[in-house]
Amino acid sequence: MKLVGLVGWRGMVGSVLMQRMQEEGDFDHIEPVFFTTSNPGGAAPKMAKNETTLKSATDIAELSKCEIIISCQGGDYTTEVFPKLRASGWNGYWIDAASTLRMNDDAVIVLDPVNKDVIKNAMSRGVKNFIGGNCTVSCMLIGLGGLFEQGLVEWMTSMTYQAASGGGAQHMRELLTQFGTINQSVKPLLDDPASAILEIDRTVLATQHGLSAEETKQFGVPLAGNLIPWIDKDLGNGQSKEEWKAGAETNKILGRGEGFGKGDANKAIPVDGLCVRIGAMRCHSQALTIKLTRDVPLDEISDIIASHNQWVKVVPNTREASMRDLSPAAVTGGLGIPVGRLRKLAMGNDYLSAFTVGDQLLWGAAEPLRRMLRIVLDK
Ligand SMILES: NC(=O)C1=CN([C@@H]2O[C@H](COP(=O)(O)OP(=O)(O)OC[C@H]3O[C@@H](n4cnc5c(N)ncnc54)[C@H](OP(=O)(O)O)[C@@H]3O)[C@@H](O)[C@H]2O)C=CC1
Ligand SMILES: N[C@@H](CC(=O)OP(=O)(O)O)C(=O)O
Repeated sequence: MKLVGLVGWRGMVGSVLMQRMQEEGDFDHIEPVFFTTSNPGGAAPKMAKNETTLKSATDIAELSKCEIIISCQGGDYTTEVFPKLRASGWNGYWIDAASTLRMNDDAVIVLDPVNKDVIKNAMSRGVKNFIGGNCTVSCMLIGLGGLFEQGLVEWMTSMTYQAASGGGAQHMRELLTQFGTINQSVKPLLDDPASAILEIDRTVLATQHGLSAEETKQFGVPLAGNLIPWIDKDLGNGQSKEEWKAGAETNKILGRGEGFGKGDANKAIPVDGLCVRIGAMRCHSQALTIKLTRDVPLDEISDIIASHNQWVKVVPNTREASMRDLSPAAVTGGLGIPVGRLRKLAMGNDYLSAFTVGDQLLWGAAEPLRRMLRIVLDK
């Protein structure tokens, strides 16, 4: 059995990965070695077989023994350890959730229901670095992969509604703390049916403005009862890094664009929009406007989207179905990616709207890595 190093297994993404690996019986096919940055020598989790103590995640010699390493430890860890590991001559498979290596020429962004051919071609060329994509991009492509596959997307805008979990566990806690503080501030008024709603509203606003530095440490501003129209770094050209990833990563996953293919059929598809943080827990949602390359009837579009993979589900464009099936609360914890609000827009029959929701810790982070492990094991 192949020795597989697991780094970052107890973090938020790593825990979801461990859960999925257990559900799918992946541990039956590997000899796991658990690494840690904080507790070398400690007890490995129950999935351990022969190696029952935690190894240091910065011990290049220990890491080098593994044929495959999966890291959910974060970008700083990858930046520090990966170059040293490769410089030591290690030639194993590196599978990583962090964005650090994604756009490198010797790395492939993995999302096998969408780009299995890109992955397989790269493996046959000897590529060994396989990186999970940005959560918003991965969830969007599982939902709309059929339209891209059929060459129906001329360009697309994505307006996102991204959950707190995208920032990490501390961000989720902070959101809930803020909700709690706000609720407490108006509890007596809420308990009194005769209280004035504008008084409640004023108190909520004052509480939001008065949140302590500790209560806004992660987001910098209130998120509860609010939104933040900027995610990730400022690229200095008016675009956030999260927005840049939409175009750059979508095209790299599809194997399109400069450096990835030649000729018109492979030219990059413009994908751009605004990324917004909202007070959801762990599902990213996005409203999409798609300029189709041709006018295709809506029923055909639904069929193309629905038949692309087993996880996408087209939600009828009705009020009832949209409210029931097309929300973070409906989707959290599952691998299903609903796509709804499909309709032709007033701009013309080649303009399509869509709304999709995905669990950003499953398809957005852990699942593509887990599936990549199986692809390597099955090769
Ligand atoms: N959050 C997200 O939505 C996404 C994250 N990613 C990437 O995944 C990587 C990891 O993200 P995420 O899982 O959110 O990070 P976490 O902060 O949850 O975990 C990272 C590491 O922190 C250490 N740690 C310290 N204290 C604790 C604690 N109390 N509980 C658990 N772990 C703790 C662990 O390392 P140790 O055991 O060595 O101490 C753990 O592996 C990042 O690179 C991120 O870019 C990718 C896609 C989405
Ligand atoms: N930036 C994403 C989460 C994330 O980790 O993205 P990436 O893997 O591209 O750094 C968010 O905040 O929602």
